[in-house]
Amino acid sequence: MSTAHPAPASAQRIRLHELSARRGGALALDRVTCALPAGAVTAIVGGNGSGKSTMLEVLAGVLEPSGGRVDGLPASRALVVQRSESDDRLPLTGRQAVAMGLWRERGLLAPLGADGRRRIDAALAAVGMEGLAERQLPAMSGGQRQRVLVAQGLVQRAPLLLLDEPAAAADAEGRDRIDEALAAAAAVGATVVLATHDRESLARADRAILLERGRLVAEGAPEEVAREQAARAAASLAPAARAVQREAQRAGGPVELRTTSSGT
Ligand SMILES: Nc1ncnc2c1ncn2[C@@H]1O[C@H](COP(=O)(O)OP(=O)(O)OP(=O)(O)O)[C@@H](O)[C@H]1O
Repeated sequence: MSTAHPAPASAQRIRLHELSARRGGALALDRVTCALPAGAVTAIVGGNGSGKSTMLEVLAGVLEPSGGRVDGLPASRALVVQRSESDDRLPLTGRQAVAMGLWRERGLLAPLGADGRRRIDAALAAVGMEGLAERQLPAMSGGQRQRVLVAQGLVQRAPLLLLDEPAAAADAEGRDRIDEALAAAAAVGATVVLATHDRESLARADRAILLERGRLVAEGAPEEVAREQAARAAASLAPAARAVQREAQRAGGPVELRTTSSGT
């Protein structure tokens, strides 16, 4: 995107300074400091309960931070929640669900107009759901509903797009479509931040941050962050592996770990 007076790079970053947040009385995000560049996809990775959703919710403004601050947050932000957090039984078509993404911008009762319809069509097509636009959500598979949720986020064209495990229920093709759509949103200037457990999605991101028990423990290129995550996982498993080994020695022989197949 070219402008006559491009903003300095520093102004195009959202910056978190010592950001903390509590959940159920406990610290779920612990003094996180990092930058989220515009025009890029940033992946947040980390184990279950490491604080990924908490960070997204603070950035979306649905959870109050308990400390620190965020600079450069745009007023308009789109949050795509985990599918488990959304109501799958709503009697809405895919198109109607995506149209809900325009409510905040246009109001509940305003007619969509040709531009609104074009945006909805484009968002549905971006996630490969144009063929199921008129199907009701309860009649869709989990992965299809997931894609509709992502389309609802995309249609908003918000400068900050936050997604919580957007490909969790999607098949490989769905995940690829979602990743491509997120890259396209970043290519036109959005700051895209997604929490993910998916290694492919991590590899395709422009950069990544790794959370552990609410703290930022690595930040950088996706492959570096993936290596750090693997190293930390191996280190945390090592004591358990040594305990198994010790147990085997006490029992007087090697322990053979077997996997069982169904029906045997
Ligand atoms: N509603 C809640 N009430 C109390 N504690 C919560 C609540 N939601 C999350 N937590 C706790 O906050 C911490 C961070 O949770 P969060 O959902 O941010 O993790 P996450 O990294 O997104 O995990 P996952 O990969 O499982 O989605 C965890 O210790 C979790 O148990």
